[in-house]
Amino acid sequence: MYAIEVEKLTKKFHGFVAVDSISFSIERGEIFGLLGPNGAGKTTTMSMLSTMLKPTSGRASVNDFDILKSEDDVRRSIGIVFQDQSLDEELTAHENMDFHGRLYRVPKDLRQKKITELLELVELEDKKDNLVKTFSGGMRRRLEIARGLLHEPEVLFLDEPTLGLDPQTRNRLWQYIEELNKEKGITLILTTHYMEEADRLCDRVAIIDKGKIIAMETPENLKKSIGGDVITISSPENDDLHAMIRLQPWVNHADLHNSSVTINLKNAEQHIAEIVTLSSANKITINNISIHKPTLEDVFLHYTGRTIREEEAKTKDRMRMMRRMRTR
Ligand SMILES: Nc1ncnc2c1ncn2[C@@H]1O[C@H](COP(=O)(O)OP(=O)(O)OP(=O)(O)O)[C@@H](O)[C@H]1O
Repeated sequence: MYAIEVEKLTKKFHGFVAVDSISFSIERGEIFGLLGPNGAGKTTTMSMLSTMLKPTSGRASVNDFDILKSEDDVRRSIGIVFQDQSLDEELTAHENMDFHGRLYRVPKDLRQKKITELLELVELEDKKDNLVKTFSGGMRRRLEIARGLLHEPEVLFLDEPTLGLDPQTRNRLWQYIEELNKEKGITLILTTHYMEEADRLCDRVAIIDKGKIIAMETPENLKKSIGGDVITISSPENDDLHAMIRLQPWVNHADLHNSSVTINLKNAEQHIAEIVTLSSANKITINNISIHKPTLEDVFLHYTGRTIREEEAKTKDRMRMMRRMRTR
């Protein structure tokens, strides 16, 4: 039985197609990731599935409830942790939890028990009487996740759960997410533009670009699908380098993007010396050269010819952090 079923779901904003006829199903207990660059349509998809936004066309069900016909049932059966935090700054962690529990009519006894259990899970029990405005970004995210679980949802939606967090806090949050999934069997659907996050957490990943799903598989199979090794070279003469490399018979695929050339090939080690010799003979300077096994970034590049714009992501992180600082 599926936790989520989506069929040709589409969202247009004044004629602009933000989500373009996507279809997928998520098994109960699965961690499913929507991976893509900014503006790919991830949040719009999550907003439709959580009934915050009406689709233009297509259909979807969550926990067997139709998102258009049974909005209230869908909402009761899901937890949501979205990008822009919605905690009340002037309340304590406990008060924020309690307020949410009342909203969802969780009976008092159960509510107190669950609040303690969940605050312990996210290691905030000793901070329960502190005002949220004194919390760090990581603490807020953990509290939001605990709050999203208070009414015991079967499916939890996490929109960019670790955006703007430092690597250590991000790692800890990944552990919470994994524990939640294993211990409580909760189905998780998350969006991210962090490759590492999708790779580490997700049972399956849908790579989404310009509103369309361009690949959907386990991270392992996605990486296997492009096969071989990847060599990345940066050079001031990238165009010439790309033109030269792509003609070599041992090259499966070569992409020119931003400041580097990425080559997909078999047995990369055997061709490094040849690349250096060829470059030198053609007066092409090599600033940097590296070999690695394919990552999800390479998968995205393979299917779209572009990288997921990490720089853009970083800019967005900074904007969010600034906004968060302003609202404190
Ligand atoms: N309310 C809206 N009105 C008009 N356009 C919108 C609206 N919401 C989203 N869009 C556009 O739809 C596209 C998809 O946006 P969406 O937020 O779903 O992307 P995303 O993949 O979640 O990226 P991000 O990480 O930046 O949120 C973008 O081009 C965005 O500008």
